[in-house]
Amino acid sequence: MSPREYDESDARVRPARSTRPRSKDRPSHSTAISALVTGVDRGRQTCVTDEGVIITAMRARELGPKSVVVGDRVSIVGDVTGDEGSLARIVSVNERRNSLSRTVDDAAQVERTIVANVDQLVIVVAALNPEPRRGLIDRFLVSAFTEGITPKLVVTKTDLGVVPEFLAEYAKLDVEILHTAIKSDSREKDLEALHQMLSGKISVLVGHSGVGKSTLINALVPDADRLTGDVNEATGRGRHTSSSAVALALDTHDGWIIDTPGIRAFGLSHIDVSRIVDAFTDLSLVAATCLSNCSHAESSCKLDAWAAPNGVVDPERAARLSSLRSLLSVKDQAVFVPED
Ligand SMILES: Nc1nc2c(ncn2[C@@H]2O[C@H](COP(=O)(O)OP(=O)(O)OP(=O)(O)O)[C@@H](O)[C@H]2O)c(=O)[nH]1
Ligand SMILES: [Zn+2]
Repeated sequence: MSPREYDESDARVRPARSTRPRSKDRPSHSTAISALVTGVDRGRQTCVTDEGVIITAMRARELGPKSVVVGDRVSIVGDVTGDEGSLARIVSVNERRNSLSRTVDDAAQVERTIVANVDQLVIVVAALNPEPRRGLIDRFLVSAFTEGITPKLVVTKTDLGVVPEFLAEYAKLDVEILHTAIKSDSREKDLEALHQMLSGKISVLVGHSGVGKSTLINALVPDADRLTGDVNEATGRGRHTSSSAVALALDTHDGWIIDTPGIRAFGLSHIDVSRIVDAFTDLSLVAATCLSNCSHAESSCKLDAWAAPNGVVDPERAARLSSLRSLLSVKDQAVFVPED
């Protein structure tokens, strides 16, 4: 294309109504610094540089309608001192390697991205009170596998009762499962195991209200001060009313946990079966030999032959396949239930 040819950037230049410089004449921001967005609240982004400087920034006009969410890597210019009252500008947002969204309306037509660039989706369920539900876990797993995010399962309150057997089946999908009882003698040991799971990673924690997510976060990030059911009863203070995500640095400074209050499931505008199968090398190799439109639930599916080589059922493979099919049968459209 010749440089004189009309292109999209010409189309974006506004009519010359003011003396504002045209977008292509703006400085190139060669002095911009890179930072991680850790919080978004009423038009202000909290950003942390690689050196640990905390900067409050607003979106620069040139970003246009592009959203900025927790987990985004951004370039910022202006007052980047991080001094009290200072305000910098976000001039660009790096391409996201993955993202999680929530549905905005009941018809689940509109999705809003709430977090980006995460390594792990940590699904928190309680052994008891509230009882874990397969449907919710499956939905979270589908979100994770679809986005190429590694899912993990943390079972809390194991001091209260026996862990339901079905949870162990998720190991068949290579999901690491950790049992914890932070309110018991095993606290120290459990926290160490959690640290190991979270170290060096950006992890999003999700779970139904009351599973003990805030208790976990407060134990991992001592100054996090997340409201727990305990505090609530003691002080009469309300629960979190905000549903915006926030990233908290682990006390060991080698990872981030992102709390997503008010989010019980992520949006799935549609379930991409192939992306889920692709998360498992062995299964995707077999699935590649299926008919091109195979839903992997039909009788001609090659995965059945794989699970029963020469007609003899391989219990390990059969269990893995059945777990996979359970995910593939999760209905399109996620539920988003705001917490009260
Ligand atoms: N016995 C026992 N109780 C726990 C454990 N972890 C958390 N709890 C209790 O469970 C209740 C709920 O814990 P929270 O941390 O507030 O739960 P949450 O998931 O953050 O709930 P929301 O704030 O509603 O999202 C509190 O009374 C905690 O003390 C545990 O390992 N064992
Ligand atoms: Zn198939």
